[in-house]
Amino acid sequence: MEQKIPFTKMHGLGNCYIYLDGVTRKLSIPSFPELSKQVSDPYKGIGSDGLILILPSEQADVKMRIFNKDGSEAMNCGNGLRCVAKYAYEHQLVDSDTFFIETLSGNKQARVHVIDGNVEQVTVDMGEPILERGKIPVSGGNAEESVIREKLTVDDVDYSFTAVSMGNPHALFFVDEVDQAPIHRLGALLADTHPLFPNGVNVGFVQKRSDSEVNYRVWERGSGITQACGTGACASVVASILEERITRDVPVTVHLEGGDLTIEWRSDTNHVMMTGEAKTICEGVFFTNECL
Ligand SMILES: N[C@@H](CCC[C@H](N)C(=O)O)C(=O)O
Repeated sequence: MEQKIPFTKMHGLGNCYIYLDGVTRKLSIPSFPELSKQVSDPYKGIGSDGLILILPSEQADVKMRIFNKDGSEAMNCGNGLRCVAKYAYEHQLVDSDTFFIETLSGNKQARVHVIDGNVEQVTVDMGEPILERGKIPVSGGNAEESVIREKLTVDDVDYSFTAVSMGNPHALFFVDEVDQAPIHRLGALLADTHPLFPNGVNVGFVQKRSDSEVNYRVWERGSGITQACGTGACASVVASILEERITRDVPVTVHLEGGDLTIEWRSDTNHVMMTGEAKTICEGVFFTNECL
């Protein structure tokens, strides 16, 4: 049966999602994975990297659920968290500039930076990175050890990667120049079906520019190449520190295709802090396909 669903389209550095407000209205949708595929389609839908639900929470102020373009559900989304924070604050779903957002990977504290009544920047405490092989997960090896500079050979070419989970899994490859990185080759091969990554992986390429700056490009699990990935930006800084390319406790500017994020992995808390923009693109009503 066709439904008419009010939506807001938002982006963080060009990583755009269709946001549904399930706090102020009830969402009676039989399949969110199917809806995510429909809205993400740029020709028969709206066009996006996926679907994000803003829901009531029993343990935090609001709850976020994120579905990739292919309908798969992810445990976390950095750009999504900043946009949910902006939406929640501007629609008075919360009554303070600092509040908690529940995700499938735990509660994250968000703080909105308000200028002239608008939320221009958002800082999110992304929590501790997960570094144990078995928890990321990466198959083989010792499940309790970290995965740093691990060798991987693809079609007779040797690569090395470091793996980090920010609630969702990331493999980081360091390159001299991100624009020359084998993003299509390794992204398509590793992201969704490679046996080394039983839950799939977000495939990132990192180029060090200075002691406080990196370039980062990503092929996301479930969505392909996107202009930015917040959890990936966090993982790129953690991996840079694990590989001893940059030092800890320095705010690092991560240059993504769609703009910049500031990321800091703090040694006092072991938490990763992310600061960056969140933008509203448009609002509207989506007419679902009948198969939903
Ligand atoms: N773009 C997101 C991450 C979205 C989920 C990811 N594709 C996954 O499947 O883990 C971000 O900003 O973090």
